Amino acid sequence: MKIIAFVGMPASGKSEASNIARSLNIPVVNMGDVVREETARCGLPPTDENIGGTGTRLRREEGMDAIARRCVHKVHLLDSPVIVIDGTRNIEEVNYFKNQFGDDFKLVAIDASFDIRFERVKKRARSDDMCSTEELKRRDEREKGWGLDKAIEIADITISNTSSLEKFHEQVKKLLINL
Ligand SMILES: Nc1ncnc2c1ncn2[C@@H]1O[C@H](COP(=O)(O)OP(=O)(O)OP(=O)(O)O)[C@@H](O)[C@H]1O
Repeated sequence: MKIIAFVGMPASGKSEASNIARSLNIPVVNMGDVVREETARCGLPPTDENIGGTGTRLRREEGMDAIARRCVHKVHLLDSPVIVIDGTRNIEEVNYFKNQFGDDFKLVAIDASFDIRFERVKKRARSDDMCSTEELKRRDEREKGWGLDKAIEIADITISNTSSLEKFHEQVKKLLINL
């Protein structure tokens, strides 16, 4: 079983990469879903505040790899030669996955410049999206504060997502098929 986790700065293309995996029938374990399920288990409505608060509480009470541990449990329930984990944000999570899966775990960084990411954010217009370069900088800094840049640094493979969406799909498909 091969486990792939995508990491990258905000709007670098991680969700896009996970969707490509889904289109190839590769199961995707979403770390955000794990937090949403935990929020529901505590009987809390799924508001942004409750989901964010649950994630913070889990990491505070159980350690920075709290969500990674729940993901590994889900991975073991799946029967597939390749599984993607979506939403890794810190080095402790990466280290936990490396310990659990050894050489079967591959960390894939998706790289795109600040300006390219900002252009894509403007087009994406998701409800939590940043409207100015200052906001994207703040989001970048917040995620770096969680250790995202250190996780990116130790990736096994880096994919550059700086040209067309078609080219990116091609690169990700090639990587997933080769694994
Ligand atoms: N090569 C590309 N060309 C054009 N648009 C792209 C390309 N790659 C990604 N996009 C678009 O850019 C936006 C950001 O990508 P995506 O949502 O996958 O980023 P993400 O890394 O998951 O972001 P976040 O960390 O903020 O959730 C999306 O609307 C996506 O469709």
